[in-house]
Amino acid sequence: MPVKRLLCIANEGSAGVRSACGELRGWDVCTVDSIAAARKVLAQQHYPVGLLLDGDGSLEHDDTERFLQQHHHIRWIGVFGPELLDRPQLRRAVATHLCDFHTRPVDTVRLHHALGHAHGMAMLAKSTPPHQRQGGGRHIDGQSVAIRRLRAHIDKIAAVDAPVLISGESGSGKELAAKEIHAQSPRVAGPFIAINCAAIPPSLIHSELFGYERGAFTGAARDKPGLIEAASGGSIFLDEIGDLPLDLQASLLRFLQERTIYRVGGTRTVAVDARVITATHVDLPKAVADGRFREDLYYRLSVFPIRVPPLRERKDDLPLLTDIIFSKFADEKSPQLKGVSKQALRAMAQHDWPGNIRELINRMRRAMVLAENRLIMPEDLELPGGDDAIILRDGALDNTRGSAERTAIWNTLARCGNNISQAARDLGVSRMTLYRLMAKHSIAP
Ligand SMILES: Nc1ncnc2c1ncn2[C@@H]1O[C@H](COP(=O)(O)OP(=O)(O)OP(=O)(O)O)[C@@H](O)[C@H]1O
Repeated sequence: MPVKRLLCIANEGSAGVRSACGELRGWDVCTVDSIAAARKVLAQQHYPVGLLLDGDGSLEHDDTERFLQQHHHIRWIGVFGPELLDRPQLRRAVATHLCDFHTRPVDTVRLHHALGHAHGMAMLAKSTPPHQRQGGGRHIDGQSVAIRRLRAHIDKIAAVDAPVLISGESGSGKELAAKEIHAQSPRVAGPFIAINCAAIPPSLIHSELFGYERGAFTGAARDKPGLIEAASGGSIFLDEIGDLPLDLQASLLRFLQERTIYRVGGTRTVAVDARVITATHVDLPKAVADGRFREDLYYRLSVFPIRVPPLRERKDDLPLLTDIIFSKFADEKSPQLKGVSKQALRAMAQHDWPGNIRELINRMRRAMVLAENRLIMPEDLELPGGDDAIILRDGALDNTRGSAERTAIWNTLARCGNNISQAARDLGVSRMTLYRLMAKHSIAP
């Protein structure tokens, strides 16, 4: 029979409560005497069930409530003196965070039954087949060999509580892969917090990630936990990790080593139990060689490196993904549109998809709104013909030139995430020229 693990928090005044609980036979119990000690234990080890023995009403303290909020994936059961339940804040905390509570004198049979039940429910949630958890769906669609391999890889590493580094081109599905890792992991009931390191100004990123203490800077009127703390009990996804400033790389490394953080302006450490998943579309070993990324952090983060393949390496999935996108955005399409033509599917198979799935979604959505026939044609997707031979007719050279120009602009915009300055630079034209060409080809900014 597997060992049932229980974390018991027994505060100073709880000796009477503790003795009233009887012997917990069949349980592997870890007993700590404070919330701070419990935080340390949980930073190292997962417990499915928690028992709070409260002799003096410490559950009323804000720190305890915050702790229970952060560790909501644990099934908590409380034991109190009956007089404590007259206190409104404690009643609220019990109702919000506990799955059961008992008052003295304790009915030990009932308490042991409740603990066993809580453990059973926790195991049930954990052993539910991964694809049936969280709304029943997997995040990553596709049946190609590359995607099946990726999913099998994710299933294996999801169960292990170590950092993961996801690499892949822009728009290939790195964030989706991170969500899938979280969804398949024992942390599924905890939060999944995603943050794009490149999108937050360097002046804010420290306090966003690590939080701050009251008075840390002008305007810091009260303590604020950061995103890493908010991910406690779950996973934090740091996208574009290559853009993390060097001083924060040091703080992140400290967190990975010690499982504790310092808030900005804080002098005490805060223990945090969050799995770190990172992603990058840049070559991190090169960033390490150039001195832009700490080598020690790179090795810490890449315990499990995984690569999301670009769409061009899994073109077998195009018909399925196209179907999924067609159904998903069906509300936006014109009523006469019934599907995607064979020519369009052929054209898609010939395209290289530099913007990956994001580009596919953008092209499909646009085609679904603008197509004038019953089926989406290659030109609706702004893709060249999809035929093997190009038949030259009157004015064909002009048409071909125009079509190539339109495709180049479209591809570049997709690759640059619609950043006009970047796209103009890549195409070797001025921003004004790019705007003019976009107007000529009816490409919306
Ligand atoms: N296999 C897939 N099945 C269905 N949708 C997908 C798949 N892969 C990616 N997507 C969708 O494509 C879009 C881009 O995916 P995502 O944001 O995960 O890419 P990314 O690699 O993190 O991009 P970036 O590098 O720009 O952050 C999202 O809308 C996502 O839902």
